[in-house]
Amino acid sequence: MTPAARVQAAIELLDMVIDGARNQGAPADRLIAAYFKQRRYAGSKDRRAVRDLVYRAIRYCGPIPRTGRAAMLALAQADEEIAALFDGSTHGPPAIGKNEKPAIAGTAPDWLVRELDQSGVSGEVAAAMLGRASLDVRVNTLKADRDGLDLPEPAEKLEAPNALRLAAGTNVDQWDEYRDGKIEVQDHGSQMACIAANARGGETVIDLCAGAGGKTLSLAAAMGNMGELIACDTDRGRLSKLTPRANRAGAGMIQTRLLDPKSELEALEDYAEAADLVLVDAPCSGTGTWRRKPEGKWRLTAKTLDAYARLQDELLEIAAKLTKPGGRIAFVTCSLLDSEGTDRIAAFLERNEGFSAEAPTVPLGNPHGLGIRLDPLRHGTDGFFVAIVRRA
Ligand SMILES: C[S@@+](CC[C@H](N)C(=O)[O-])C[C@H]1O[C@@H](n2cnc3c(N)ncnc32)[C@H](O)[C@@H]1O
Repeated sequence: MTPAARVQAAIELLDMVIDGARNQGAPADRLIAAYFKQRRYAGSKDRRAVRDLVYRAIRYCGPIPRTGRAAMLALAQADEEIAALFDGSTHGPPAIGKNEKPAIAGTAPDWLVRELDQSGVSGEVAAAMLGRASLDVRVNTLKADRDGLDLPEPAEKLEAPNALRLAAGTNVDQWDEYRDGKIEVQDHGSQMACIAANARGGETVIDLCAGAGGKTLSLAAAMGNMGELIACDTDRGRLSKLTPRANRAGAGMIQTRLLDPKSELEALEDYAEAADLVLVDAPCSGTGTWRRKPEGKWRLTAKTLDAYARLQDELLEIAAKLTKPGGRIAFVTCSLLDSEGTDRIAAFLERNEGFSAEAPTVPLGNPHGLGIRLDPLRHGTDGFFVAIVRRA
């Protein structure tokens, strides 16, 4: 593909990404994969270049652009080399018209910028939400230790005791250490959230929103595979991915339980007021993960954000009923919005007098409201809010 043809391909893909964002269609990475599946003539360099252009344009534009061309024109305004590729060549984009309007640059749509601002996220901190994510792994202490591990590529030791950072794009899933369950891919911020939860061997722990088990595996390692660890989710597909991961990690203690939305407690009746720890890694807007999925800023609506807050309240209420006297709830969202963070804990404490917030003990993170917050700029992690509430 010529450089101009790559720009045109990126424009076509951006049209699909915009449509997907407006209509809750497929995410950008899936659209890009499908696009190239039908265009076998594109080589790996072409794919990489087009992908890079698409993500640069998504990161660059604040409000959702009218078209893919408008998004790319915005990028062209800031980059002469891209502007020069609007040359009208056979497979390239038509030349830029005099009255053509580029999309508007910025972090996110205006309403979301205001929400972030009200949550204390602006300027450099907000901009860093759209930076590039690192590749972090957690050394699985059930099978290895960080100091004794000899990985094929150099790795930086991070503050979390089992965390290592590798060059972005490293194919760790091809490594023996990964196949043998000695390392798991887990963002440093997610590892911090698990440290804050402070699961200990012999405890009864419920991971209420376990998904495919990223944090469950971390809890199992912290517990030394001793005690009870029940991983729950309402999504059968996600939860079914946990068992093979747990087998690889040697985390035999993990039990899984599929829940029905709205009758979660029925499936957990035998654990009423029995848990030392309930982890609520709640569904959220994912504003903290825009480094990985920048088009998330275009997919979110005020209505969806409100629905997440209601679901987070419901999940905290369920967790309260599972927590034993003296036990604790760890509430985690990968969001930097207070409406999915400290506000939810404040509302929970209003409804539940028998609980009080505790400062999470972690080597990284800034106190924020009733918990701590991690962000890409100050901590080099995905954005997270983490709070601990203890039952009297
Ligand atoms: C943030 S994700 C969990 C990520 C996971 N803990 C990890 O570390 O990889 C939130 C999960 O909550 C699940 N979920 C949504 N509604 C739920 C409900 N009512 N009860 C339990 N889980 C629910 C979703 O299916 C999703 O897997």
